[in-house]
Amino acid sequence: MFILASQSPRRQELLQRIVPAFEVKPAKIDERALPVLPPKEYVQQLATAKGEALAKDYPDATIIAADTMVSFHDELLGKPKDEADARRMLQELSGQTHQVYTGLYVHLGNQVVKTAVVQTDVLFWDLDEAMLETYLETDEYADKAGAYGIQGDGALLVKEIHGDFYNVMGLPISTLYRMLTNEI
Ligand SMILES: Cc1cn([C@H]2C[C@H](O)[C@@H](COP(=O)(O)OP(=O)(O)OP(=O)(O)O)O2)c(=O)[nH]c1=O
Repeated sequence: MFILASQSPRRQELLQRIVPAFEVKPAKIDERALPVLPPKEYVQQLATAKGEALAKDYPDATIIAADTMVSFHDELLGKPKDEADARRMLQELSGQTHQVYTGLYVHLGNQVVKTAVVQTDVLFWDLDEAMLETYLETDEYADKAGAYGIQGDGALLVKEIHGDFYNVMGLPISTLYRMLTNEI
């Protein structure tokens, strides 16, 4: 049995491209209970916490968990608290390159676990006030790390990326595929 330990509709959409059938069981963890670490370690810690929360109850299942964070000058940008927080984040990211990290945790059953962190560098256009306000009106920012969704209207903010596009969406499926087929 495959389990996706995520409530993210984007992760469900992306996983369907490589795993035809799976169950969705969001992991209930208190992210605030975990120490803040440097970005790569932090997303790995969160993905692992989500996956382990499910592995206890489903020891024989293949469990997939992930966590995505935006990092800018080593500041972690998670989901914005509100519109003002989203505006602050996007103003910070305007005209600059930031990193998007997704931590992966794969429990292959019988305590066999694989982990990985995938990084994508994203360069934003210079965002003028009109562009910012237009984007914020979409409310797309609300459940997205870094207050933007590259797969949606957020595409208009992005000038260049270097790395996996799907990693920015929240599930680097080319890496995950190779973890599941034992290529890595
Ligand atoms: C940067 C970026 C993030 N995101 C999303 C991916 C994740 O769903 C979300 C980061 O929050 P996460 O805490 O990684 O995930 P989640 O809370 O959505 O779901 P779960 O913890 O149950 O797995 O931001 C996009 O959809 N597009 C983007 O461009």
